[in-house]
Amino acid sequence: MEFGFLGLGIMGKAMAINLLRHGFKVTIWNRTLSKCDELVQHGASVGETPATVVKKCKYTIAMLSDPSAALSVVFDKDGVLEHINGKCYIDMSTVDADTSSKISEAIKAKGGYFLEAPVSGSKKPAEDGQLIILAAGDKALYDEVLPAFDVLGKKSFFLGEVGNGAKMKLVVNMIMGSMMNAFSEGITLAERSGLNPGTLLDVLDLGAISNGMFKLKGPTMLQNSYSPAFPLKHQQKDMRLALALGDENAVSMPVAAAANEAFKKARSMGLGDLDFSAVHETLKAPDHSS
Ligand SMILES: NC(=O)C1=CN([C@@H]2O[C@H](COP(=O)(O)OP(=O)(O)OC[C@H]3O[C@@H](n4cnc5c(N)ncnc54)[C@H](OP(=O)(O)O)[C@@H]3O)[C@@H](O)[C@H]2O)C=CC1
Ligand SMILES: O=CC(=O)O
Repeated sequence: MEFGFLGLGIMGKAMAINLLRHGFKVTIWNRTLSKCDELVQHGASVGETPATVVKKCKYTIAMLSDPSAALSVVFDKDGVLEHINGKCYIDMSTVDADTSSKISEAIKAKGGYFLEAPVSGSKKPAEDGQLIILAAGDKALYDEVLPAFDVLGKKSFFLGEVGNGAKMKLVVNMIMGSMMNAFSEGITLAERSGLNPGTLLDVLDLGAISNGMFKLKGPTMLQNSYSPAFPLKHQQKDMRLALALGDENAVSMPVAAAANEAFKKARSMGLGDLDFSAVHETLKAPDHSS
C-alpha cells in the first residue's frame, strides 16, 4: 500500500517512519523541505508539492499544526484539491469540526474521499505505534486504511460523521490541558509549603488520580525540563478550539477557560515551542513569587 504524507513535524515524522518501517511505500512533502532528508534515509520518496503527492498516491495523510495550515495545504495553489479526483485524503491534524467539514466538502465536491482522524497520544506513542485514532467521515475509506491505522495506533475508533473525530479530540485535550494546570499548581503548592514535590509524585501515583501524564511529565517538570513532545502552542490552540465548541453548545467551562489563560500567558513568555508542561513556568513568574 502506498501513502502520501504531508507534514513532518514531531508527529508526522514519527508516523511516516513507522509506516516505512512496516513496509508501506511513503511519498512525503513538508513545507520546510530540509525536514524530508531524514525520511529519505528511511526509504521515503519526496513530492514537490501537496498536489504532486496526491497525484502519485491513492491515499494521502496530513499531520499539520492547526486549522490554518490544514486549510492552506488543501486550498492553496499546488494544494491537495488539484488532483483529488478519485483519491483519498486522511487529515490526522487536530483541528475544529468546521475546518474539517470545509475540507471534507471541498474534497467530495471534486470527486475525492475524506476521513478525519486526529490522534490522542504524543511523540513517544507516535514512535511506538501506540496512538489512539479518532476517525470520522467516509466509513469505506476507514475500513480500507485500517492496515495503516493498525501500524500507527493501538486502537482506532470510528465516530460517525465528519466533525465527531475533531470534537472528541478537542474534548480529550481540553481535559488534558486542565489537568496539566491543576498538576502544575499542585507541584508549586507542595514546593512553596515546604513539602518534597518528589514525594507528592509518589503519593499521587499510588492513589485514584494516578495517570500516565502525571507519571511522564512530573519528573521532568521537577527538573524544569520541557523538551517538546507536545508543543505548548498546540495545546493552547486546542484549548481555544475546545472553548469555542463550548460556546457553540452553551457549556460553561470555567476550569478550561482558566487553563487557557495560563497557556496564553506561557505563550506570551515565549514558551510556545516548549512542551505543554512548560505552563508550569507561569507559576514562577515574578508576580507569583512574592
Ligand atoms: N505533538 C504531539 O504530542 C501531538 C500533536 N497533535 C497534533 O498533531 C498536529 C501536528 O503536531 P506536531 O507534529 O506536534 O506539530 P509540529 O509543530 O512539530 O509540526 C507541524 C507541522 O505542520 C507544518 N505546517 C505548519 N504550518 C504550515 C503551513 N501554513 N503550511 C504547511 N505546513 C505547515 C509544519 O511544517 P514546517 O516544518 O515547515 O514548519 C510541520 O510539518 C497538530 O495539530 C497537533 O495539535 C496530536 C497529538 C499529539
Ligand atoms: O494532543 C496531544 C496528545 O498528547 O494527545
